[in-house]
Amino acid sequence: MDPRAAEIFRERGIEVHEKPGLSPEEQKAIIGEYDGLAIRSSTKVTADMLEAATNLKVIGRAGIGVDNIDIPAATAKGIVVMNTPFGNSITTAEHAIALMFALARQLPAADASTQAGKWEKSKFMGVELTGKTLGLIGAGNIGSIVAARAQGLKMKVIAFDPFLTPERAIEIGVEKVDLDTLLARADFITLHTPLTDQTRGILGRDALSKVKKGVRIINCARGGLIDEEALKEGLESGHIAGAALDVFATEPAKENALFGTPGFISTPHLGASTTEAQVNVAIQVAEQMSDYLLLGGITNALNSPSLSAEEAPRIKPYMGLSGNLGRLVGQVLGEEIDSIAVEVEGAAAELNITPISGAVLAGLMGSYSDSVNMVNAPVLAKDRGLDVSEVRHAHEGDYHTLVRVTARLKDGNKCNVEGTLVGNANPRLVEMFGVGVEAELTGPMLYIVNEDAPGFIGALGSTLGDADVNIATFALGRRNIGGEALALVAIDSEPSEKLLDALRAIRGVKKVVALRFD
Ligand SMILES: NC(=O)c1ccc[n+]([C@@H]2O[C@H](COP(=O)([O-])OP(=O)(O)OC[C@H]3O[C@@H](n4cnc5c(N)ncnc54)[C@H](O)[C@@H]3O)[C@@H](O)[C@H]2O)c1
Ligand SMILES: O=C(O)[C@H](O)COP(=O)(O)O
Repeated sequence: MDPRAAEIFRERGIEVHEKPGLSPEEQKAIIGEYDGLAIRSSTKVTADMLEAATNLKVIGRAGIGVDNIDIPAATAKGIVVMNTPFGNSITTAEHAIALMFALARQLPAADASTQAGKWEKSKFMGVELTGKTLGLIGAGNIGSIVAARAQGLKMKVIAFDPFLTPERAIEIGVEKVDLDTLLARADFITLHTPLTDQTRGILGRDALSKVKKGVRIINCARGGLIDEEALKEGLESGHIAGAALDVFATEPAKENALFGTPGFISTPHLGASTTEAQVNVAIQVAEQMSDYLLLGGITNALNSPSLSAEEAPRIKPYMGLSGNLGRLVGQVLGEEIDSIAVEVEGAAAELNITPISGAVLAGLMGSYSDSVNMVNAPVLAKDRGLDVSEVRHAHEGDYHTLVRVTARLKDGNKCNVEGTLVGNANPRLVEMFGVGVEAELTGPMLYIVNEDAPGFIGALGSTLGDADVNIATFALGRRNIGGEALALVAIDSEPSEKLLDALRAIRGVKKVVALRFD
C-alpha cells in the first residue's frame, strides 16, 4: 500500500503497524490487537481470521474488489467493510485498453522476438481496432471508462450488464445486448464485473464455445470469471485468436496451464498498479477509516449505510437517544415484539434516518445478544423475523425534535416510547406507552407499573432504603387519577433479585423490570 496511507493514519493520531507478507496463521495471531485493518487484494479476510478479531471495527480495502473479504462474517461481528470504488478505475480501464492493443498487435511476443535478434516482421501481422466491435461484460465504473476510450478509438461498443438501464446505456453510448448476442458479435471481449456467485464462470466452456471465431478476450476483473482450461483449448484450436489476463483463478499465479499458449498474454494483477491509482486508494482508505474510527463517519461501506463525517457529530446525540429508546423497548417488551417503526419529527426529520433507526435496532437487539452494533443489528433483526420501518414527519409537534419508537406486539397491540434532545444535546424520554413521563435513561433503572394510590412512593422509598439502594432520579406518570401509573427510577447500584421480589410485593405493584442503559 502506498506510504501515504500510513502517513494519514499517523497525522490523524492513529498508531499504524505495517505487516506485509504474514501467513494466515500469523495474521490470525495478531488481529485481535487492532481496531482497523487496511488491505489490498492479496490479504484474505476469512471467517476464521475474523473469529480472532475481537477489537476490529473496520476493514478498509484500498481498491475495488472485495471478494477477498468474508463480508457476511464481518457484518455478523459488527465490523464495517469499506472500499475505494473509484480510486483505481481509470488506471484499470487503461490497463484493459493496453492489453487490447497488446493482443491486436502481439506486442509482448514481437518485443521478445526483436530483443532476441530475430526481426520476424512477417510473423507479427496485427489487426486494427478501428471499426471493430468491443463487447463489455459489466458496464459499471471501469466498463464505462473502457467504453469511452474504445469509442475514441472508433470501436463500436456493445454491453451485457443486467443492471445497466436503457438511459445509462444511451448516456455512455453503448448498445445493450444479451450475453449470447455479445458472444456472437464481439471482436474483442473485456470483462468488468465483480466476482460473485452470479458472475463466477460467466465465460465458462459453454459461453466460450459461442464466441465469434478470431475473438480476443481481455480480463482485468477477476480470475474466477473465465474457465481457464476451456480458454486454453479455444486458443489452441485457433477459435480464439488471443487472450490477455491480468487476473487468475489462483493468485499469485506462479504456474498456470495457460502459460506458453499461443496468443496468450499475462500480467500479474497489475490493473490498479499505477502511482496515481495507488496514491488515490491509499489516501481514500486512510481518510475513510480514520473518519469512522475517530468521528463515526461512514463512507463507501458495503455493509452499512453512509454517514458523512460532517453529519456524524449532528447525529451523535440522536444515536444515544435512539439506542436507549430501543434498549428500553427491548428490555420491557423483549420477545413479545413483532415489528418496529421508527419515526422522526421536527429537527430530527432533517437528518439521515437510517443511522437513527440502526441505533434503535442496535439498542433493541442488544437486549437479546452481546456485541450488537448498527452494522450487525439489521442482520440480527432480520434473522429474528423482526420487521423495521422508518417514517419521517417534517412538522414539529410538542417538541422541536422527536424520535418515536413503536413496537407492534405479537398479540397485535402497539406500544410506543418517545424521546427528545434537550438543548439539542441531552437525550430525554418524554413519553412511554401513552403516559407522559420525563426521564433521563441512564445506568441501572427500575421500571415499575402500579395502581395510582396513596402510599406507593413511601413504600417504594423504604423498600429501596432497606436494601441500601440509593435513588438517583425518580420520574412518575399516570394515565388518570387512580388508574395505571408508571415509574422510572434511576438507582445507584444494580438491584438484587431479592430487592426486585420485595418491590413486586408492594401493594398495587403490577410489574417491576430492572433496566440497564449506557
Ligand atoms: N485487475 C485489477 O487490478 C482490478 C482493478 C480494479 C477493479 N478490478 C475488478 O473490476 C471489477 C469491476 O469494477 P468496477 O469499478 O467497474 O465495478 P462496478 O460495480 O462499478 O461495475 C460492475 C458492473 O458489473 C455489473 N454486473 C454485476 N453482475 C453482473 C452480471 N451477472 N453480468 C454482467 N454484469 C454484471 C454491474 O451491474 C456493474 O455495472 C471489480 O469488482 C474488481 O473485481 C480489478
Ligand atoms: O479490485 C481491485 O481494486 C484490484 O483488483 C486491485 O487489487 P490490488 O489491491 O491487488 O491492486
